[in-house]
Amino acid sequence: MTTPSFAQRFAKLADERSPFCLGLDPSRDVLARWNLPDTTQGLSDFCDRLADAAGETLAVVKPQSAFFERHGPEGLVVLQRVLQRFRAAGTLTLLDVKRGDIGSTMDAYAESLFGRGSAYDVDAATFTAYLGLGALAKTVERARAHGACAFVVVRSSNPEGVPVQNAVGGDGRTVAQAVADGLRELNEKAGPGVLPAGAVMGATLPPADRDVVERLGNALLLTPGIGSQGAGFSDLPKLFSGRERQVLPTAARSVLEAGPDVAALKKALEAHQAPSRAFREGA
Ligand SMILES: O=c1ccn([C@@H]2O[C@H](COP(=O)(O)O)[C@@H](O)[C@H]2O)c(=O)[nH]1
Repeated sequence: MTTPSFAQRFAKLADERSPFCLGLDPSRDVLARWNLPDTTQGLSDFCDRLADAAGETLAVVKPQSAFFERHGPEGLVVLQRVLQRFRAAGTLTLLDVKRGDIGSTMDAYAESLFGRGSAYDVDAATFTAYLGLGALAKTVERARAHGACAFVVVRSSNPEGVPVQNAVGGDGRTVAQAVADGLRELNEKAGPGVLPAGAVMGATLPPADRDVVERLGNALLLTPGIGSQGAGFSDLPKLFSGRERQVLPTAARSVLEAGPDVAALKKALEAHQAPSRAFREGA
């Protein structure tokens, strides 16, 4: 039996639950606001409260690795346990870790992320292509082999990304356009519907970036920037109309600010899941 792809598993969960992807960002600030210590115990309690609030309603969880790495190896042990807890609730795990290096090193990173018995065994992770999309080709292939997805930053949600991502190369394409074309080709190579190469496309981006969205073809689109970075769910159609079923709307702080009360977190989560569902359904 072939392993179902991340895209297939996401489609099912997004229809049954909602396409919303919850960012798990236990920063020093948010731990303090939740009256939790800035320790691995605080980290662990923070994640458990969110897992309690999410129950079996969440399609995708996206821990930001930096906030776990900050606590050293013990923080990564918490991360592994938390990934396992969300997995047990049927939630897909997407590690926001933005790996990017030469091909041989990427192979080692991919080995740590994807596949049974790997250190993290996540369903998806984020990557950057500054060392060339070619250096990520085997990572995408490993993701495909394990029914996972490699989300590569194409246009980030922060304004500082513009000079790099919109720089024009010798062939007249911007860096973002070239990365988008490359991701589409990797997905075409993987066969119809498999889609192991996803794209990070900020929800904060201007309508001019629609061209980049179109170049990505059927790739899944992870869209940070909703909530604390200023974009709203009502901004999604400007960039992504016609591509609704490909979008994973994602936010962290705008949900986390409702904590630490689990009932309040549940409410905040639903306040993000409902418009995500409506967008997916084209409502
Ligand atoms: O372009 C990007 C890529 C990744 N991120 C990450 O997403 C979350 C956003 O958190 P909010 O609290 O919803 O702003 C964070 O972990 C970023 O590192 C991004 O914001 N933009």
